[in-house]
Amino acid sequence: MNPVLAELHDKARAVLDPVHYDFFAGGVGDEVVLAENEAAFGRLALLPRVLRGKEISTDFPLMISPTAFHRLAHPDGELATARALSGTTLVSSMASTVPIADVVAAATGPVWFQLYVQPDMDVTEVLVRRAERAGCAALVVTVDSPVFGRHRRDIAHGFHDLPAGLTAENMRDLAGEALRNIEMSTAISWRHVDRIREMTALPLWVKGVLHPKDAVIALGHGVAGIVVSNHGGRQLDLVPAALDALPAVVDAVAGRVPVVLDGGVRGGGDIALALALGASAAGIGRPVLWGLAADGEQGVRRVLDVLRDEFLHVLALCGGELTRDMVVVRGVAGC
Ligand SMILES: Cc1cc2nc3c(=O)[nH]c(=O)nc-3n(C[C@H](O)[C@H](O)[C@H](O)COP(=O)(O)O)c2cc1C
Ligand SMILES: O=C(O)C(=O)c1ccccc1
Repeated sequence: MNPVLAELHDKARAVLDPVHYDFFAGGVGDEVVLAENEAAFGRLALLPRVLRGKEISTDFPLMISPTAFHRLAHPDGELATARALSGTTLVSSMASTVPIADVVAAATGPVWFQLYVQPDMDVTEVLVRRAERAGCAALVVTVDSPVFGRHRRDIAHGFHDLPAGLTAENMRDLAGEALRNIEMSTAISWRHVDRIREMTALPLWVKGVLHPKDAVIALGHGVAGIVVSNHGGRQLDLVPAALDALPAVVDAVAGRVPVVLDGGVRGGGDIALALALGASAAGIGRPVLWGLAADGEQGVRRVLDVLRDEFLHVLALCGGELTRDMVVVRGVAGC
């Protein structure tokens, strides 16, 4: 792990209420997948190309994955995150503790809106309109959550509600109710994705695809992109590391839409490995929460700066290109 990220994580752990720290840090079940997401990067190595003699692009292929409840990490919450972007895309969670319009107004980079399809499609439509009106540039429908994950740390602490004074602000005044709970439902299907696509011109991504067949189905429903993700090890504790699921999805998609990878990205080298395996960009969840808890807007900015700097350095060392033939399994001779 990048040492600055490790330092910010340590500081976050020290300053956060242990209940809130565990909400952010924890995974589902035995937390096998939580650990695997990070470990998967350590099993791979890169074979750099040499003497390529070209300018290195300065594009930074990183986005901030949606995470709930930033005001549990810092009083400024999502406003601090949004102010720190300086060009990086923020996928703002439907479960933000600041209304999406205020997130976009504070943002120094593009903001996309993540949502869980609500079984009452009138509620879903109001959320889509809020995202449009706020100025979000895309919608990201999270598809890996037909039910809530069972997070043992939260259960042990009895943590299931936001403390007094904090609210999932986007859930206010929806279809006749002052405040709604976010619902998850096993009844959600591709038909709901179609409905959303019909109701808005915003590009529609799906997040939480692991099976290559689902990636192909998603293409048939007109998605603009796919996030390969296991929700940071917070949904099904039987799935592979997100990185290990990436190549098959990339092959199935065959360049038709961008594929983003999140889960376990903890350094610039991890971003490089994801790109070499065919991702267009990587996403980070927890590192942003650690930066936010440790030092608010400044902490998030440090996370983004250190990852940008490290990624561009790795890219230069690799000759400015990252392709799958450059990835080998560590500890195995290629013969
Ligand atoms: C505390 C926490 C809250 C999250 N909330 C959401 C959410 O509201 N919507 C969503 O699609 N994913 C959510 N995720 C999953 C992240 O978008 C992302 O997939 C994951 O954090 C990536 O793994 P990483 O934390 O190892 O970088 C959450 C993750 C965490 C850790
Ligand atoms: O904790 C999560 O992973 C998550 O996705 C979520 C969703 C809704 C409310 C709070 C958290």
